[in-house]
Amino acid sequence: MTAPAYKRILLKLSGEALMGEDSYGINRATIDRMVSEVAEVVRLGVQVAVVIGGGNIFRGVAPAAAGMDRATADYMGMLATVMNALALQDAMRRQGLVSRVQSALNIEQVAEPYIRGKAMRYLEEGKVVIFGAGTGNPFFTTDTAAALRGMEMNVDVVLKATKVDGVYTDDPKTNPEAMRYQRLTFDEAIVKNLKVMDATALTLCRDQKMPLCVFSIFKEGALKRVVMGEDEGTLVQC
Ligand SMILES: Nc1ncnc2c1ncn2[C@@H]1O[C@H](COP(=O)(O)OP(=O)(O)O)[C@@H](O)[C@H]1O
Ligand SMILES: O=c1ccn([C@@H]2O[C@H](COP(=O)(O)OP(=O)(O)O)[C@@H](O)[C@H]2O)c(=O)[nH]1
Repeated sequence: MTAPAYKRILLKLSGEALMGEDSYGINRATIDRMVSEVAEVVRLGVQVAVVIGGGNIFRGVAPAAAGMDRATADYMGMLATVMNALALQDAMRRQGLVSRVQSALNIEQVAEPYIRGKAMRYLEEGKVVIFGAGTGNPFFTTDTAAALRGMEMNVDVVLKATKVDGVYTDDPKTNPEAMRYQRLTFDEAIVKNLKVMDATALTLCRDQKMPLCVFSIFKEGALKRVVMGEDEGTLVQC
């Protein structure tokens, strides 16, 4: 059997993807399916860190937050990601995966604080580390948290699991003619404003030469194929 292409990965799971077919919140079947995909790559011996979004519950820039102070709304969004982190940890527990949640905001009764060394240790022990509360700062996104934590954890690649199966020439939801890129450079993604990840996250990955793979969370077995280095999604590199 061939070895995985990556030893340590940072997986960004979109909060919105957790909704599945629902219009809000966490869909049990969807979260269970995502966890079984993660379990598959953990069984391959890959060390997995996860950054989870919060868009299924609250987003600082959503209409529900209209008129609110932006920073306050963003803190609410970060708390939403902590809820998702706990739900994800519980779903992992049900499937026999050992994980730890670390939060960028101090809520010590709920989750341990983010401590880099401890997180690294957990990864070495084969535990999945779930990072909640994004970067801990308003005006950022969980995509940026994924780039940041990915670099701190010295991962081999940041994987963005999202609703589309890669980066397209245009938004595939609104333009049916859009074509998927197999590979792309960060500069192309930024200059062409391809919007699959925010510019802060893309720039951070580019500056630190951290490869990024965008793939669909809804495609069965996609995570494993990405980890095995097969042609899946879009690989963005320098
Ligand atoms: N060039 C593009 N290629 C792929 N997706 C794009 C592009 N431009 C816009 N999108 C949209 O970006 C969305 C994924 O980004 P985002 O909303 O940040 O997802 P997430 O909630 O997973 O963080 C997709 O649903 C897609 O419709
Ligand atoms: O470092 C961060 C990460 C997230 N957020 C807030 O948390 C919300 C949920 O995160 P995100 O939109 O990235 O989740 P996803 O799109 O993955 O569901 C965002 O809208 C922001 O309001 C923030 O303020 N700082």
